Formats: sequence, structure tokens, C-alpha cells
Amino acid sequence: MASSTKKSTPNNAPKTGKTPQKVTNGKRIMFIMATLLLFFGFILLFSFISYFTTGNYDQSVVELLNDREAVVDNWVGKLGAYLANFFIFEGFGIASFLFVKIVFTLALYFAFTFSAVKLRKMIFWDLFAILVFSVALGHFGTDYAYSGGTVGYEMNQYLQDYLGQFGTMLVVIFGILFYLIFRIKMAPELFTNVLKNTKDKITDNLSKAEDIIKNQPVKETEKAAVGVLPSQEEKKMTEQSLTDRKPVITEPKPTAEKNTSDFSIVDKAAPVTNFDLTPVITPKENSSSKAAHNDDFIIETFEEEPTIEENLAAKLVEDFGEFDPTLELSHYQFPSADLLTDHNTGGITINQAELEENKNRIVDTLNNYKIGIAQIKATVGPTVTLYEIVPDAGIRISKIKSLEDDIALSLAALGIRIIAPIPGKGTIGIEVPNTKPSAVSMKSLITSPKFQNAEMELPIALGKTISNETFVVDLAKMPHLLMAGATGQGKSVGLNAVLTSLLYKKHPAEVKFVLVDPKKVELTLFNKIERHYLAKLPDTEDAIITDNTKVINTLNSLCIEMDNRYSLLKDAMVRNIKEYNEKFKQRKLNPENGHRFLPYIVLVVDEFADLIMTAGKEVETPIARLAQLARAIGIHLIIATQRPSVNVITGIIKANFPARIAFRVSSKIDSRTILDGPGADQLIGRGDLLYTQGNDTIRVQCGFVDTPEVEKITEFIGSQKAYADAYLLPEYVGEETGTSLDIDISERDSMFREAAEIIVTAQQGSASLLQRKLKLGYNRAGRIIDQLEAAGIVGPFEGSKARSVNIPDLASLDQFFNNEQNFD
Ligand SMILES: Nc1ncnc2c1ncn2[C@@H]1O[C@H](COP(=O)(O)OP(=O)(O)OP(=O)(O)O)[C@@H](O)[C@H]1O
Repeated sequence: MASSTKKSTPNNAPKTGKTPQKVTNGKRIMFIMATLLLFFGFILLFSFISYFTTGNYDQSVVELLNDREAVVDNWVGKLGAYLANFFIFEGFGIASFLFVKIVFTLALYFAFTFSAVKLRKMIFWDLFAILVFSVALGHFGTDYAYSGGTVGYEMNQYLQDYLGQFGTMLVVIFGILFYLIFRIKMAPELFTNVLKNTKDKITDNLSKAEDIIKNQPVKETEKAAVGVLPSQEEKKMTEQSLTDRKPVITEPKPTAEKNTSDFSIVDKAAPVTNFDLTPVITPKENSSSKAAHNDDFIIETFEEEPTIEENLAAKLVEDFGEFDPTLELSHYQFPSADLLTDHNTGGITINQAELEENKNRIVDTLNNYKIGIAQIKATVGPTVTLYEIVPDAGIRISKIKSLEDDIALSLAALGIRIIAPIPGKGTIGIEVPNTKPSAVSMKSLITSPKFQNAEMELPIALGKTISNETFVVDLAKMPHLLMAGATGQGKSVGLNAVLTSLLYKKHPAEVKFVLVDPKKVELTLFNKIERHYLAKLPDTEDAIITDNTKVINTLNSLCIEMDNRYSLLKDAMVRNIKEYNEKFKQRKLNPENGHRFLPYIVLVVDEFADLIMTAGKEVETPIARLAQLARAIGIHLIIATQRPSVNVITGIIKANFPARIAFRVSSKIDSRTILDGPGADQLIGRGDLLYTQGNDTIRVQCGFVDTPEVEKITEFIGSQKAYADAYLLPEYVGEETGTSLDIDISERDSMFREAAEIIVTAQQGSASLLQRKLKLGYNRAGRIIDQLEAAGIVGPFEGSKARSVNIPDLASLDQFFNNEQNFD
């Protein structure tokens, strides 16, 4: 603790309350500097002032400074004469007084240490003013040699050579205006307002004066008084008002006193000059508003000190603009829609006869079961047509639902689905596959306004709904997606559609993919965009993971990335990645503190069943962890599987994947596993899918994107300038000491046997038990557990549960060790 206090920076020092020695010394130096500067400032000030009376005489002596006989008149002696001559005559003339201001400002800075930014700003403007005013005075005040100094004079000459007299004058006026507007913060309207106010005041006074004349009963004496000045009455109105006011002051004295109590000068001046009386008539607020104006000026110059961080961020944004994450690949071009093929040029073909026929069959079948129909409507989609039925009053919905198979039989079609009732509508839907389904090209989805204008974090154009609308969803909102379906029903195409959508919408700086492809062929095309869009573990060759053991490391590495990101978010005091990135863009987070722009990470696992079968819990645990926690920090999972059985899509996985896509599956049970309900078994395949995000299930025809199209897109992106490497995930040192570890018996811990006995007696394989009983440290206890596992005494790691113990009692344990020795 003590050492950390010593090391603390001066910034931290005041916070602790204890002022370390270093800081005190620093303060002393600052104080001495401030005093010296103050001293120097006064020397300058007095020598400058006395220059105006002594300058002419001293000028001839200034050259003889070394001569001790020479006498100067300047108040500050030879030094003063020299400084004044140097700054005023040879330098910038009267404007040199601003150097005095600079020196005093520096003294104040050292004495009170205000913001260095503010100091720089002040000095900059003072130097600017010195230059502008020396030129201005050199231009207008040519009668006096010292008005603009030699610099002002020469610069004028120089400007006049090029711009002429008039041009130089314009430059000077511009310089002064620039200074007044930007430094004094005089709003341009102020100039116009000043003119306007003066005009208003005059007219106001005139009208008041008129009112007084009209309203006042004209007394005889006044008449006489007015009569004394008949000719003046025809003069200016101001004079008229003045004559009117005379009686107001001279009449009852107490009133006059009351009115002018604030203006002692006015009271005295009243009888003397008429002009001084104006304040009596102008309402008091006017004068106070004037004061307020002056106050505004003062406040504005000192009002720049809210929180330092905010100011710094605002300044950085002002200077450099908001942080642009895409800057490194600023010339990156998004792939154009031309790279995609139009698979369905003709659009949806409506077969009137087919529609009519299906409608009649539905109506007939229902009539056979004595179900009357009040109304029937057909909506033609790309693969299925939805017949919406409004049954006669009093018909039970369950009755229609139970006729599903009969309707399918009468229509002689596969894939009939009955939705009773259609959510949000008071109707019953019967989906009948079209005899000629039309493909939905990815091109039509990408070019649709719905996708183009989608204001989503990770927009995905999945396909078209039954009413032929483009279906766009936000992966960031899902927040993870489970895709399942029997083989050959469109999963891989679906994954490609998802990835393509993101490639068309997101810059390489904004999203990274972690691709897991145990089939080794489905996602290989994305290798080309490795350095643009992929993320990988450090020291690995390929970004696309095809080896199951590497998947475990990658998943654990993603968990570390997740934890890192959470601590960044905590540090930045924000709740999610969006707010974090927003704050980072506004330069409110310091990269030196580890902050960086966080891209979204999308983990895609193409064959999840394969992974679960080979790696089991080792995969399920990190996946579940990521699924539970990663949504806020921008890691999203897409998991696809052919085998939607309960041992693949376990309860934990299901609970954390509310968004699910079901392609066609072979049984109702599979459909239930994916969607928690039937329906997926009634799909017709080839990209026909059901999408659910919790409650409603939507039927969508998935966008079709062919392998050559994906190849073209990845080639287009891959040929552009890329990052030096793929996005590197944090290193994960795998617990290689897992199931497959083979620890030499001779390397076993000296307490191995005792540990084994404790574990077998307690029938509980936990490291903490060993820690307690054998008084071991955590690491050693962990190592012994690994050795016990390697020996087969305890089972593998099972998350939060204790490991199973494979040996039932101490007698069996003795037997075990004897056998081992015999083998040796
Ligand atoms: N959206 C779609 N529109 C039209 N046809 C499609 C669509 N999706 C898939 N198909 C057709 O179905 C075939 C199989 O699709 P895909 O390869 O995606 O199946 P899969 O479910 O990934 O199969 P597997 O699990 O065996 O890899 C494609 O070759 C294509 O002809």
C-alpha cells in the first residue's frame, strides 16, 4: 500500500488528501516562477508606461547601454528603456501591452495551476491580438511612430504593396472582427443588435416624450414655460422631451429623490444638463439589462470548466472528429448486389386454376364435416399459399384442427399446415404448398428496401414470408440462433444466407465470424475473407475450425473474451456493447486504459451434433455460458444441427436459444425438440422453414444463395486490402490435463495415496476436500485431482458438480494399487 502511494502520480495525489513531498517541492517551484513572472510583468508595465513620456529622449541613449555615464529617463532605468524600445518601438507598438498581460497570465497559471489548454488558448489569442492591433494601429495611427511599432509599420507597407491602401484596411478590419467574434465571443448579431437597440431606445424615448406631452394637463405656468421656447418646439423631439421633463424634477422634490435614489449623479446633474436626465426616464430594467450584458461577457470567459473528461472528449471530437472504426480499411468496398444471381426472374406465378381448385377442395372437405365457411381468402407466397378461412359462427376451432389429415388427403398434397387461429387475426389458416414453388433469390432480399433501410445491429435477410414480404431479423436481438433440420433441407444454404446478409451490411471492423465447420467443406469458401472478417486463436493456421479439440479451445477463448469485454463495459460504466462503442466513438474512453472498439463476434457452428457427440460437456459448458451471458457484449451464437434430438439440443441449450429456425424434419418429435411444437415435419423442404423467437411461428421461404455466388462475394472481399491478420481472440491455455492425460506414476504427488483414500472414503472427487483434509494449496490439490483422474480413480470434470468416484471402497483401492504395482 505504502509503495503504491509513493508511486501515485501528481494527479492522484490531491485525491488521497495526503500531499507527498514531491508535490510540495513542485508547488514551491511554481510559486517562485509565479513571483518572478509577476515581477517581470511589473517591470514591463512600468517601462512601457513611462516610454510615452521618456521614449523619445531615451531612444538616443538606448544604444549606449554599456556606457555607465549615459542617463535615461525611463522609470525602470536602462533596462526599462531598452525593453520599452525593443517591444514598443522596434516591435509591436501599443499592442505590446498585451505582452504584459501574457506575463501576468503565466504568473497566474503558475500560482493557481488552471488548465494548460486554457492557458494555450489565452496566449494564442493574445499573440493574435498583438499582431492584428499592431497592424491596425500601424495603418490608422501613422502619426505616431510607436502606435504600431516597426513590425506594424513594415507589415502595413508590405500589405499595401500587394493589396493597396483599401485592401490593407479590409484585412485589418477583418482581423479585428475575427478577434472580436471568436475571442470575445461577440455574436455577429450583437453588431446589428447594438444598432437596433440604439434605434429602439431613441424611438422609445420619443414616443414616451410624446405621451407625456399629451397626458399632462398643461398648466398656465407651463404654458408660459413652453411659450418661452416656441421655436424650440419645432426642433428635434429629444429637446422637446427635455423641456417637458423639467417640471417633473423641479416640482415635488421628494418624488424626484425617490426616482433617482439609485442615481446620485443624476440627481446632481438634473438641473445642469438635460441629456443626463435620460436615465430617469428609461426604465430601471434597461440599465440592469445592460449590466447583465456585461456580466454575460465575463461569465463566458470563465465558464469553460465542467468535468475535465467531458471537456477532453469534446475537444478530441472537435479536433479529430468522432472515432471511426472503419478508418484502417477506409477504402473498403461493400460487395455489390450484381455478384448475386437472380434465381427467380419471373417472380411468383399465380396459377388461378390451382387456386380455385384448392379452394373448392377445402370448402368441400369442410362441408363434408358440416363446417360452413363464411369467407375464404388466398395469399400466394413463394412456396405455399395461405387460405384464410372465416368459419360460420359456432364452429369449434379444434374441430377444424383435427381435420388436418383429411384436408391433406383431399388436396393430395404434402406439407399442409393448419394454423388455428392465425395469431392476431380472427381467422384459420391452411397453408397449401404450390405445385410450382419459386425460389427466393438472395439478390431480391439484399436489394429490398426493408433490408437496405434496416436500422439493426446485425440485420439478417432470412427470406420471404407467406405474404411475399422480405423477412429481416436482427441477430443482436435474438440473441442466439438455433438452426435444425434434416439433411438436405436447406441448413447450409440458410447459414450462407445469414453470413451473406451480414457481409452486405457490416464493415470488417464491425463484425467478426468464428466459423466451426466439422464437415470441413461447408464454410471453406470463407477462408478468403480471413483477414477481413474472421477471428481465430493466436498461433493457429486456419481461421475456420474443423478440428473438434480446437473448438473447445476456441469456445473457452471466447469465454475469456466475454469476461474481458464485461470488465471493459464495467470500467466504462455502460450496460451493453452498443453504448460502449458509442462512448468509444465519442472518444470518452481512453485506449491507453485498454479500451478499444469492440466488433460483434458471431460464432457459427455448422454441425453441432457432431461436436456434442465427440466432446460432450466440454463443449456444452462454454456454449451454455456464452449463450447465457454473451448477449450484452456482442457475442452471438448460431448453431446448426442435423440431428435435433434431445441429447444434442439439451435443456440448457434450448433455454438459452429462444430464436430457432426449423427446416423440414422427419418426425413430429424432432419438430417438438426444435420448436416446442409440431409444424416442422409438415414443411416441404428446400429452404421452407419455420422461424420462432419465443411465441409466434412464422413460415418463411429461405433466401437461396448458391456456392458460386458465395465464392464471388468472398473473392471480391478477399481481393481488397485487409488487416494484417485475422481478429485475434485471447489465448486460452487448454487444460490439457483432461481426460486424455497420461501422468507417469513416478511423477505422482507424494500425497497421492492419502488423497486417493480420502476421496474414496468420502466418495466425492473434489479438490477443496483435499485442500481441507490435507491442508494443501489449491494448485497442489488440483494437480492431485488430475492425477487421480489420470489413474482412473475419479471421473472427468463435470462443471459445478463434484467428480464421480470410480472406486467404491478402501479395499478396492488397495486392490487397485496392488494391481498397478504388479503391472509395473
Ligand atoms: N432456400 C432454398 N431455395 C431453394 N432451394 C434450396 C434452398 N435451400 C436449399 N435448397 C436446395 O436444397 C439443397 C440442399 O440444401 P443444403 O445443402 O443447404 O442442405 P443441408 O440441410 O445443409 O444439408 P446437409 O445437412 O446434408 O448439409 C440445395 O442444394 C438446394 O438445391
